[in-house]
Amino acid sequence: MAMTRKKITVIGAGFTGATTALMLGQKELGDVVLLDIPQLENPTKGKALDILEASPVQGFDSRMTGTSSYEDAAGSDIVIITAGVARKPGMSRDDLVNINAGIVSAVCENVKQYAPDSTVIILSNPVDAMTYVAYNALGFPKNRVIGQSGVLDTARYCTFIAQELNVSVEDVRGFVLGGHGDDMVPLVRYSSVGGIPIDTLISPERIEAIVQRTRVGGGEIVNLLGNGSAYYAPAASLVQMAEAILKDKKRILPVIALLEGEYGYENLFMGVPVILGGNGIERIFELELTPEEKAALDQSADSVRSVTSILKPN
Ligand SMILES: NC(=O)c1ccc[n+]([C@@H]2O[C@H](COP(=O)([O-])OP(=O)(O)OC[C@H]3O[C@@H](n4cnc5c(N)ncnc54)[C@H](O)[C@@H]3O)[C@@H](O)[C@H]2O)c1
Ligand SMILES: O=C(O)C[C@H](O)C(=O)O
Repeated sequence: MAMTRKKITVIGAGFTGATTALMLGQKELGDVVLLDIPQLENPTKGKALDILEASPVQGFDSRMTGTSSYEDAAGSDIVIITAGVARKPGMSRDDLVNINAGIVSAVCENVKQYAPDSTVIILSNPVDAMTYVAYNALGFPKNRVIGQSGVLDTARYCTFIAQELNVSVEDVRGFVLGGHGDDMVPLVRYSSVGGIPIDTLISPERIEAIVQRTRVGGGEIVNLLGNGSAYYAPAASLVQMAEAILKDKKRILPVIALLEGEYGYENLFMGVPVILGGNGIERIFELELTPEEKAALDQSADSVRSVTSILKPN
């Protein structure tokens, strides 16, 4: 029986978009359409062709198309939105809210028209608010509109834990909940290495330092790069989410989901652990939180609400 080839469109062919296209190809998750604005059509075609020409060397058979035409996105199984402006040193992600809201809603009008059955993953910042913008513009069911933050934030957290204990990153488990801002909530109580809770291995002071470094992990990279933000780990995070959906893996990952009562929040897009599979967000897990953890999550939710409220009609 012939297998149907999967199709993934990546909108925004900048640092994160192009890196995501390469990684999607390397994992042979499907054929990739890389799309940017008409003024950048040639560079976008050039990036796609360059990635395609890596495929004989690395031995992957994904097709790569560079374009500025949404017709090429027709029939996509997954659409990944990286279109927008990245912050520079001295800026917060929230400073991008107005400019990126316009870009994300315009992009989503096209996605709605050309890829109405797709599952959409949003990366553009401030990503909790941009997922809300996308949900409104797309009109898709909530299980098919998913924001990326928690996979990346958790990856940073797990990196720092592995470095602290000098153990394999493969044995570290953790969770970061909440908004993708400096008050995100790494859940120490749910973090372990090889099944051993980290608070039995690392001092409270060192744990606090790891938590704090995680919270400002995006800013650490922005300051080092000087002119843009992280893209390797963000791209890897997008690819893990796309793989979970395309292969119906039912991974348990923290992603930005629409909360309708979960954790006591109504009508709020924010990072929570979910089952990610063929139907997108298949279930939201409500973890039991201590009063301190819930207070920290409330503070993060307040930050998300305040940036999102800038966008809400009065
Ligand atoms: N959620 C996260 O964890 C996370 C991680 C990394 C980056 N980001 C965000 O992702 C976004 C992209 O980051 P980047 O480093 O790739 O930036 P970049 O500047 O390298 O690329 C952005 C691309 O979007 C394109 N674009 C702009 N408007 C468009 C439109 N209307 N249609 C199609 N394409 C359009 C630009 O031409 C550019 O090529 C930023 O907002 C950044 O803050 C979020
Ligand atoms: O920090 C940024 O502006 C980009 C991204 O959200 C990140 O966390 O790396």
